[in-house]
Amino acid sequence: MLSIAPVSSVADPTPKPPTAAEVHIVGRGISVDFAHDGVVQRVLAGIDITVGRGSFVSLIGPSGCGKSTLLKVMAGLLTPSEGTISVGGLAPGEAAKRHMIGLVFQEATLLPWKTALENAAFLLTVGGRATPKDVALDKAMAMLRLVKLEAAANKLPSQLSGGMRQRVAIARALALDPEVLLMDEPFGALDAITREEMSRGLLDIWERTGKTIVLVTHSIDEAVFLSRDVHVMATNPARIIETLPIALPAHRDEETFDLPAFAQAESRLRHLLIQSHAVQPIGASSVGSSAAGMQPRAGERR
Ligand SMILES: Nc1ncnc2c1ncn2[C@@H]1O[C@H](COP(=O)(O)OP(=O)(O)OP(=O)(O)O)[C@@H](O)[C@H]1O
Repeated sequence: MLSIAPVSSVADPTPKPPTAAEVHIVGRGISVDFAHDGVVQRVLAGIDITVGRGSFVSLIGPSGCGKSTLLKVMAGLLTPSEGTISVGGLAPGEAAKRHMIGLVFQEATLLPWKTALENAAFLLTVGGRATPKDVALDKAMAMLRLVKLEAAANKLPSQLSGGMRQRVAIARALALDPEVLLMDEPFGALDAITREEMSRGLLDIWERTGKTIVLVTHSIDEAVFLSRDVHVMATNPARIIETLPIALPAHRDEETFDLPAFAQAESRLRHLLIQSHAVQPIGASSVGSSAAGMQPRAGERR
């Protein structure tokens, strides 16, 4: 069994690529319906997904197909209408309560009046399991170091670039020392080069900490470079049409982009994506009716 490195060990200079021997996230037959103006729309249909502990997987598919919805199910923010999901053997809501899940979204959503350090410490200082402030700030500083942002610890979000703000958001999620990091297009708003730098930084963090990472991305390059498996989704309703294992060396760096295997994986993924765009909807997406307005039947938590 792969043990999760404690916060104090993140400075280990020898990266150890994690293995995916143990199952960490298991979803079976996950469907999600949303109700809108009396019509029920099935957004996810019977999704089966398995993510190994310490693995790095991506979800990719047409815009609006349901990638974020699946991530919300994994995060415990949304209860599926049908099917089961567990994270580390627990219901995701329970796993989230126990700080086992960290979330990073496309927008960093930092508190503008708090410094980078205070923002990174924020989640540790709220809720039922609040950490004493000095301990929280120490942990947050260690995470800012990990994302190479310690020099900006005392800056306000308005004094940081988009990439730096996103690094604070990653540090904030990591400060909880979650087992699982769920990331929804975290680099979507950044320029290509910053995006590549952030990707390499994320891989470094993954290698050092052994977290299980699930990434939603629209970028073929990013999915191939970062992932061990890429789940390709089709739309209306969303289902996984293929899981593509990425046959690249465990340790990846700039030179990985030049490998023939990289180009092959990229080409295969591009073809799968074209296929996923062409997949016909399963019948009508409306599977019933409801008197409710725009609300998830599945019981969305915010
Ligand atoms: N709370 C909600 N109520 C009703 N419909 C919703 C809700 N959340 C998402 N949807 C619908 O579910 C579908 C999937 O949305 P989702 O955000 O999961 O897609 P996505 O693949 O992440 O999209 P993108 O790639 O554009 O970010 C869309 O049709 C969206 O309109």
